[in-house]
Amino acid sequence: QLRVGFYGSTCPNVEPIVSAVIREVAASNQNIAPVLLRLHFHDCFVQGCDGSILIDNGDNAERHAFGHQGVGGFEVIERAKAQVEAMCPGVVSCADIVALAARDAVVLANGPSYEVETGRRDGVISNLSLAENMPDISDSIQILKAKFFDKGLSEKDLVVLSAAHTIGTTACFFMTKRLYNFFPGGGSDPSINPSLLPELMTTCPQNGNVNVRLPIDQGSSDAFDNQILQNIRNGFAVLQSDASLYEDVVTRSVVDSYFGMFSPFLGISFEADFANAMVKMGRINVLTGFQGTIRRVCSAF
Ligand code: HEM
Ligand SMILES: [Ca+2]
Ligand SMILES: [Ca+2]
Repeated sequence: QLRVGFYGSTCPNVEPIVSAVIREVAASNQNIAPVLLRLHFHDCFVQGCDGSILIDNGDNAERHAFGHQGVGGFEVIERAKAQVEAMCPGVVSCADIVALAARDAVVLANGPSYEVETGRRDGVISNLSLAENMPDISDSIQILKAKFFDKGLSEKDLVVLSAAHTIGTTACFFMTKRLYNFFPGGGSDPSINPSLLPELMTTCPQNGNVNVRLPIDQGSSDAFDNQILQNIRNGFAVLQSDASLYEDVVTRSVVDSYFGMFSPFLGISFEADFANAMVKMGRINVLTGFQGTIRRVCSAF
């Protein structure tokens, strides 16, 4: 079973070691926090939180799947793993390092800290086709809900975890359909606020460079805050999947719950809910006990 402090006696310094590596990398790479947070999500949603996305064994490796487009941070995990191995060889799983790194990333962006359960084991399968069911930006809200339900996550988890988009950037690659080809005949998504649309079109012109990046949380992409939820309410969502959270009565009411007149008095806090949802996501289909293995190098079985 997963538990906080699983390595308490076998590798007591694992958490400070991982945190130190993340901080060191962050000193020269400002984008690393969102990248590491996203990596944990993409690991957990395919074959569970088992480090499957880290395997790099050829063209058919899971990490090359279309649904993992833009995912990174592999070198950072490998670097942390090498330092952990030097201290406690063969003890700590790569899957746990990914989970710890995601928490450290949230903290770096001034988000909530939370205790990470550990004890995950590393998976022994990596296959491109297994990532076919990753949530996609053009999925309808019904499909997004179904994909989260399938992992034991609720509508509230869908909203709160999507709000991880409070930090980070997207490539124009993910914007072109929403901006220029939303309808069969072309055109842009009418749910985009008219005062945001020109700016998005300028950054991501039609037939322009799809690798150009733009902030996902307009005006607050470096800070871990609830601005992303405010933006979703106001038609300032950048990603189509975020915008669609406001189309469904249930997910819309979750978004709105953070802005109700009495929300502060009811103790409704996005930060606290996010921390809880991350713990929940970190439990998806985990391997424990004698299942799976502990890899020596995260990219290889
Ligand atoms: C609901 C389904 C989701 C969809 C369709 C989705 C889609 C995307 C897309 C298309 C990007 C831009 C990637 C790029 O261009 O590099 C992105 C970025 C990001 N996503 Fe999600 N996402 C979803 C849920 C989540 C969840 C649950 C988390 C974490 C808990 C997350 C964390 C992030 C972060 C932090 C970034 C910024 C990455 C960076 O700056 O490099 N996303 N997401
Ligand atoms: Ca996985
Ligand atoms: Ca933000």
